[in-house]
Amino acid sequence: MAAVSDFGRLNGADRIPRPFLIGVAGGTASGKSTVCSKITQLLGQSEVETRQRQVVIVSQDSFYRELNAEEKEMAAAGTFNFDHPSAFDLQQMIQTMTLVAEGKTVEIPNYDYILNARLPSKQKVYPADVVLFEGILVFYFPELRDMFHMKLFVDTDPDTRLSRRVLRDTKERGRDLDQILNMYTSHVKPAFEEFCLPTKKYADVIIPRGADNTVAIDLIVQHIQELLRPSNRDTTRRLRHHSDSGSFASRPH
Ligand SMILES: Nc1ncnc2c1ncn2[C@@H]1O[C@H](COP(=O)(O)OP(=O)(O)O)[C@@H](O)[C@H]1O
Ligand SMILES: Nc1ccn([C@@H]2O[C@H](COP(=O)(O)O)[C@@H](O)[C@H]2O)c(=O)n1
Repeated sequence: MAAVSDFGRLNGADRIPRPFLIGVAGGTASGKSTVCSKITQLLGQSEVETRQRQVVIVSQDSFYRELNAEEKEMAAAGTFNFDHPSAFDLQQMIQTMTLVAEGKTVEIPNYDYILNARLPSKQKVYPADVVLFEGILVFYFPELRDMFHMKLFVDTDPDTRLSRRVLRDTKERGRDLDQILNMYTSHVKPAFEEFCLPTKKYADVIIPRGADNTVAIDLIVQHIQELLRPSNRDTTRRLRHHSDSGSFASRPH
Protein backbone atom coordinates (compact mmCIF):
# COMPACT_ATOMS: atom_id res chain seq x y z
CA MET A 1 0.00 0.00 0.00
CA ALA A 2 1.13 3.55 -0.67
CA ALA A 3 2.89 5.49 2.04
CA VAL A 4 1.28 8.77 3.10
CA SER A 5 4.37 10.72 1.86
CA ASP A 6 4.20 14.53 2.01
CA PHE A 7 0.48 14.84 1.29
CA GLY A 8 0.02 16.11 4.84
CA ARG A 9 2.00 19.23 4.05
CA LEU A 10 -0.84 20.77 2.07
CA ASN A 11 -2.36 23.28 4.42
CA GLY A 12 -2.79 26.96 5.14
CA ALA A 13 -1.21 29.18 2.50
CA ASP A 14 0.00 26.10 0.67
CA ARG A 15 -3.51 24.86 0.01
CA ILE A 16 -4.66 24.76 -3.60
CA PRO A 17 -7.50 27.30 -4.03
CA ARG A 18 -9.53 24.98 -6.23
CA PRO A 19 -9.88 21.31 -5.40
CA PHE A 20 -8.86 18.41 -7.57
CA LEU A 21 -12.20 16.78 -8.47
CA ILE A 22 -12.40 13.02 -8.89
CA GLY A 23 -15.60 11.36 -10.17
CA VAL A 24 -16.20 7.78 -9.07
CA ALA A 25 -18.91 5.94 -10.99
CA GLY A 26 -20.06 2.31 -11.09
CA GLY A 27 -23.12 0.16 -10.61
CA THR A 28 -25.00 -0.17 -7.37
CA ALA A 29 -22.97 -1.88 -4.61
CA SER A 30 -19.89 -2.03 -6.85
CA GLY A 31 -17.83 -0.61 -4.00
CA LYS A 32 -17.73 3.10 -4.92
CA SER A 33 -18.02 4.30 -1.30
CA THR A 34 -15.57 1.66 -0.11
CA VAL A 35 -13.01 2.63 -2.77
CA CYS A 36 -13.39 6.33 -1.83
CA SER A 37 -12.91 5.50 1.86
CA LYS A 38 -9.80 3.48 1.06
CA ILE A 39 -8.33 6.33 -1.00
CA THR A 40 -9.07 8.78 1.84
CA GLN A 41 -7.57 6.41 4.38
CA LEU A 42 -4.40 5.86 2.33
CA LEU A 43 -3.99 9.59 1.95
CA GLY A 44 -3.89 9.74 5.74
CA GLN A 45 -7.19 11.57 6.07
CA SER A 46 -9.57 9.28 7.93
CA GLU A 47 -8.45 10.42 11.38
CA VAL A 48 -8.46 14.12 10.50
CA GLU A 49 -11.23 16.32 11.94
CA THR A 50 -13.97 17.11 9.35
CA ARG A 51 -13.14 20.81 8.96
CA GLN A 52 -9.43 20.13 8.47
CA ARG A 53 -9.80 17.36 5.90
CA GLN A 54 -7.88 17.77 2.68
CA VAL A 55 -9.76 14.94 1.03
CA VAL A 56 -13.57 14.78 1.20
CA ILE A 57 -16.19 12.42 -0.19
CA VAL A 58 -19.54 13.63 -1.54
CA SER A 59 -22.26 11.18 -2.55
CA GLN A 60 -24.53 11.72 -5.54
CA ASP A 61 -27.29 10.09 -3.48
CA SER A 62 -27.46 13.33 -1.46
CA PHE A 63 -29.03 14.86 -4.58
CA TYR A 64 -32.00 12.52 -4.96
CA ARG A 65 -34.89 14.92 -5.53
CA GLU A 66 -37.96 15.28 -3.36
CA LEU A 67 -40.86 13.07 -4.50
CA ASN A 68 -44.50 14.07 -4.94
CA ALA A 69 -47.26 12.19 -3.09
CA GLU A 70 -47.82 9.64 -5.85
CA GLU A 71 -44.07 8.99 -6.24
CA LYS A 72 -43.72 8.59 -2.45
CA GLU A 73 -46.31 5.83 -2.53
CA MET A 74 -44.48 4.13 -5.37
CA ALA A 75 -41.18 4.42 -3.50
CA ALA A 76 -42.69 2.85 -0.38
CA ALA A 77 -44.01 -0.01 -2.54
CA GLY A 78 -40.60 -0.41 -4.19
CA THR A 79 -41.81 0.54 -7.66
CA PHE A 80 -40.23 4.00 -8.06
CA ASN A 81 -37.24 4.09 -10.42
CA PHE A 82 -34.34 5.54 -8.39
CA ASP A 83 -31.88 4.47 -11.07
CA HIS A 84 -33.23 6.75 -13.79
CA PRO A 85 -31.42 10.09 -14.32
CA SER A 86 -34.69 11.94 -13.64
CA ALA A 87 -34.59 10.74 -10.00
CA PHE A 88 -31.89 13.34 -9.27
CA ASP A 89 -32.13 17.09 -8.76
CA LEU A 90 -29.68 17.92 -11.54
CA GLN A 91 -29.82 21.68 -11.04
CA GLN A 92 -28.99 21.48 -7.35
CA MET A 93 -26.26 18.93 -8.02
CA ILE A 94 -24.58 21.16 -10.63
CA GLN A 95 -24.94 24.33 -8.56
CA THR A 96 -23.48 22.66 -5.48
CA MET A 97 -20.62 20.97 -7.32
CA THR A 98 -19.79 24.23 -9.10
CA LEU A 99 -19.37 25.88 -5.68
CA VAL A 100 -17.31 22.91 -4.45
CA ALA A 101 -15.11 23.25 -7.56
CA GLU A 102 -14.63 26.95 -6.70
CA GLY A 103 -13.36 25.96 -3.26
CA LYS A 104 -16.45 27.20 -1.36
CA THR A 105 -18.06 25.67 1.71
CA VAL A 106 -21.43 24.11 0.83
CA GLU A 107 -24.32 22.44 2.59
CA ILE A 108 -25.65 19.23 1.09
CA PRO A 109 -28.79 17.26 1.97
CA ASN A 110 -28.61 14.14 4.16
CA TYR A 111 -30.55 11.42 2.34
CA ASP A 112 -32.52 8.67 4.09
CA TYR A 113 -33.08 5.44 2.09
CA ILE A 114 -35.68 4.17 4.53
CA LEU A 115 -37.85 7.29 4.22
CA ASN A 116 -36.91 7.70 0.53
CA ALA A 117 -36.49 11.39 1.35
CA ARG A 118 -34.06 14.04 2.54
CA LEU A 119 -33.71 14.59 6.26
CA PRO A 120 -34.22 18.11 7.65
CA SER A 121 -30.53 18.20 8.71
CA LYS A 122 -27.79 19.10 6.22
CA GLN A 123 -24.09 18.30 6.12
CA LYS A 124 -21.41 20.94 5.57
CA VAL A 125 -18.68 20.21 3.07
CA TYR A 126 -15.62 22.36 3.72
CA PRO A 127 -13.03 23.33 1.08
CA ALA A 128 -10.53 20.55 0.46
CA ASP A 129 -7.64 19.76 -1.86
CA VAL A 130 -9.27 16.64 -3.26
CA VAL A 131 -13.02 15.99 -3.61
CA LEU A 132 -14.27 12.52 -4.51
CA PHE A 133 -17.81 12.60 -5.93
CA GLU A 134 -19.29 9.11 -6.11
CA GLY A 135 -22.52 7.78 -7.57
CA ILE A 136 -24.14 5.56 -10.18
CA LEU A 137 -24.65 8.41 -12.66
CA VAL A 138 -21.84 10.88 -12.00
CA PHE A 139 -20.60 10.54 -15.61
CA TYR A 140 -24.07 10.57 -17.15
CA PHE A 141 -24.71 14.33 -17.10
CA PRO A 142 -22.20 16.13 -19.38
CA GLU A 143 -22.18 19.34 -17.24
CA LEU A 144 -21.10 17.28 -14.24
CA ARG A 145 -18.81 14.90 -16.10
CA ASP A 146 -16.82 17.80 -17.54
CA MET A 147 -16.02 19.10 -14.06
CA PHE A 148 -13.87 16.10 -13.12
CA HIS A 149 -10.09 16.15 -13.37
CA MET A 150 -9.95 12.39 -12.97
CA LYS A 151 -12.65 9.78 -13.61
CA LEU A 152 -12.70 6.33 -12.03
CA PHE A 153 -15.17 3.54 -12.84
CA VAL A 154 -15.58 0.77 -10.27
CA ASP A 155 -16.24 -2.39 -12.26
CA THR A 156 -17.56 -5.23 -10.14
CA ASP A 157 -19.26 -8.39 -11.37
CA PRO A 158 -23.11 -8.01 -11.38
CA ASP A 159 -23.73 -11.17 -9.27
CA THR A 160 -21.37 -9.87 -6.62
CA ARG A 161 -23.11 -6.49 -6.72
CA LEU A 162 -26.57 -8.01 -6.38
CA SER A 163 -25.56 -10.20 -3.45
CA ARG A 164 -23.94 -7.23 -1.70
CA ARG A 165 -27.00 -5.10 -2.39
CA VAL A 166 -29.29 -7.74 -0.86
CA LEU A 167 -27.16 -7.89 2.30
CA ARG A 168 -26.80 -4.11 2.55
CA ASP A 169 -30.41 -3.19 1.80
CA THR A 170 -31.86 -5.73 4.23
CA LYS A 171 -29.48 -4.59 6.98
CA GLU A 172 -29.24 -0.86 6.34
CA ARG A 173 -32.03 0.29 4.05
CA GLY A 174 -35.09 -1.40 5.61
CA ARG A 175 -35.93 -3.55 2.57
CA ASP A 176 -37.12 -7.15 2.32
CA LEU A 177 -35.79 -9.66 -0.17
CA ASP A 178 -38.87 -9.62 -2.38
CA GLN A 179 -38.76 -5.85 -2.76
CA ILE A 180 -35.01 -5.79 -3.42
CA LEU A 181 -35.24 -8.44 -6.14
CA ASN A 182 -38.31 -6.88 -7.79
CA MET A 183 -36.69 -3.46 -7.80
CA TYR A 184 -33.48 -4.95 -9.16
CA THR A 185 -35.09 -6.74 -12.10
CA SER A 186 -37.60 -4.02 -13.01
CA HIS A 187 -35.43 -0.89 -12.57
CA VAL A 188 -31.91 -1.28 -11.20
CA LYS A 189 -30.50 -3.72 -13.78
CA PRO A 190 -32.16 -2.19 -16.89
CA ALA A 191 -31.17 1.34 -15.83
CA PHE A 192 -27.61 0.21 -15.12
CA GLU A 193 -27.39 -1.14 -18.67
CA GLU A 194 -28.99 1.91 -20.25
CA PHE A 195 -27.50 4.80 -18.25
CA CYS A 196 -24.55 3.73 -16.10
CA LEU A 197 -22.60 1.11 -18.05
CA PRO A 198 -22.33 3.27 -21.24
CA THR A 199 -20.52 5.92 -19.14
CA LYS A 200 -17.64 3.54 -18.46
CA LYS A 201 -16.05 4.81 -21.68
CA TYR A 202 -15.48 8.20 -20.05
CA ALA A 203 -13.33 6.73 -17.28
CA ASP A 204 -9.61 7.41 -17.12
CA VAL A 205 -9.11 4.39 -14.90
CA ILE A 206 -11.35 1.32 -14.60
CA ILE A 207 -11.02 -0.53 -11.29
CA PRO A 208 -11.94 -4.20 -11.73
CA ARG A 209 -13.14 -5.88 -8.47
CA GLY A 210 -13.51 -2.55 -6.65
CA ALA A 211 -11.95 -2.26 -3.22
CA ASP A 212 -10.32 -5.71 -3.53
CA ASN A 213 -8.08 -4.26 -6.21
CA THR A 214 -5.39 -2.91 -3.92
CA VAL A 215 -2.91 -2.52 -6.79
CA ALA A 216 -5.21 -0.14 -8.71
CA ILE A 217 -6.13 1.82 -5.57
CA ASP A 218 -2.49 2.09 -4.60
CA LEU A 219 -1.57 3.44 -8.06
CA ILE A 220 -4.40 6.00 -7.93
CA VAL A 221 -3.29 7.16 -4.48
CA GLN A 222 0.30 7.53 -5.65
CA HIS A 223 -0.90 9.51 -8.66
CA ILE A 224 -2.91 11.89 -6.46
CA GLN A 225 0.04 12.32 -4.10
CA GLU A 226 2.31 13.07 -7.01
CA LEU A 227 -0.05 15.66 -8.49
CA LEU A 228 -0.55 17.42 -5.19
CA ARG A 229 3.07 17.46 -4.06
CA PRO A 230 4.03 21.14 -3.57
CA SER A 231 6.83 20.89 -6.16
CA ASN A 232 4.30 19.76 -8.80
CA ARG A 233 1.64 22.38 -8.10
CA ASP A 234 2.26 24.48 -11.21
CA THR A 235 2.04 21.47 -13.49
CA THR A 236 -1.08 20.31 -11.71
CA ARG A 237 -2.77 23.68 -12.13
CA ARG A 238 -1.93 23.64 -15.82
CA LEU A 239 -3.25 20.11 -16.22
CA ARG A 240 -6.46 21.00 -14.43
CA HIS A 241 -6.90 23.94 -16.68
CA HIS A 242 -6.58 21.72 -19.72
CA SER A 243 -8.41 18.70 -18.39
CA ASP A 244 -11.13 19.05 -21.06
CA SER A 245 -8.66 18.44 -23.83
CA GLY A 246 -7.31 15.18 -22.45
CA SER A 247 -6.56 13.41 -19.25
CA PHE A 248 -3.27 13.04 -17.45
CA ALA A 249 -4.43 9.78 -15.89
CA SER A 250 -3.89 6.52 -17.74
CA ARG A 251 -6.73 5.66 -20.08
CA PRO A 252 -7.98 2.11 -20.58
CA HIS A 253 -7.45 0.72 -24.08
N1 LIG B 1 -14.40 -5.68 -1.57
C1 LIG B 1 -15.47 -5.93 -0.82
N2 LIG B 1 -15.62 -7.10 -0.19
C2 LIG B 1 -16.71 -7.35 0.55
N3 LIG B 1 -17.73 -6.48 0.73
C3 LIG B 1 -17.63 -5.29 0.13
C4 LIG B 1 -16.52 -4.95 -0.68
N4 LIG B 1 -16.70 -3.71 -1.18
C5 LIG B 1 -17.88 -3.28 -0.70
N5 LIG B 1 -18.44 -4.23 0.08
C6 LIG B 1 -19.74 -4.14 0.76
O1 LIG B 1 -20.73 -4.09 -0.27
C7 LIG B 1 -21.72 -3.13 0.05
C8 LIG B 1 -21.73 -2.05 -1.04
O2 LIG B 1 -20.48 -1.40 -1.03
P1 LIG B 1 -20.39 0.17 -1.25
O3 LIG B 1 -18.96 0.57 -1.17
O4 LIG B 1 -21.35 0.88 -0.35
O5 LIG B 1 -20.90 0.24 -2.75
P2 LIG B 1 -21.49 1.45 -3.60
O6 LIG B 1 -21.02 2.72 -2.95
O7 LIG B 1 -20.94 1.24 -4.97
O8 LIG B 1 -22.98 1.28 -3.54
C9 LIG B 1 -21.38 -2.57 1.43
O9 LIG B 1 -22.11 -3.26 2.40
C10 LIG B 1 -19.88 -2.85 1.55
O10 LIG B 1 -19.49 -3.02 2.88
N1 LIG C 1 -34.64 5.86 -1.81
C1 LIG C 1 -33.72 5.17 -2.51
C2 LIG C 1 -32.78 5.81 -3.31
C3 LIG C 1 -31.88 5.04 -4.01
N2 LIG C 1 -31.91 3.69 -3.93
C4 LIG C 1 -30.94 2.87 -4.66
O1 LIG C 1 -29.64 3.29 -4.36
C5 LIG C 1 -28.77 2.96 -5.43
C6 LIG C 1 -27.66 3.96 -5.52
O2 LIG C 1 -26.86 3.89 -4.38
P1 LIG C 1 -25.58 2.93 -4.33
O3 LIG C 1 -24.94 3.25 -3.02
O4 LIG C 1 -26.05 1.52 -4.42
O5 LIG C 1 -24.73 3.32 -5.50
C7 LIG C 1 -29.63 2.94 -6.68
O6 LIG C 1 -29.35 1.75 -7.40
C8 LIG C 1 -31.06 2.99 -6.16
O7 LIG C 1 -31.84 1.92 -6.65
C9 LIG C 1 -32.83 3.08 -3.13
O8 LIG C 1 -32.85 1.83 -3.05
N3 LIG C 1 -33.74 3.83 -2.44
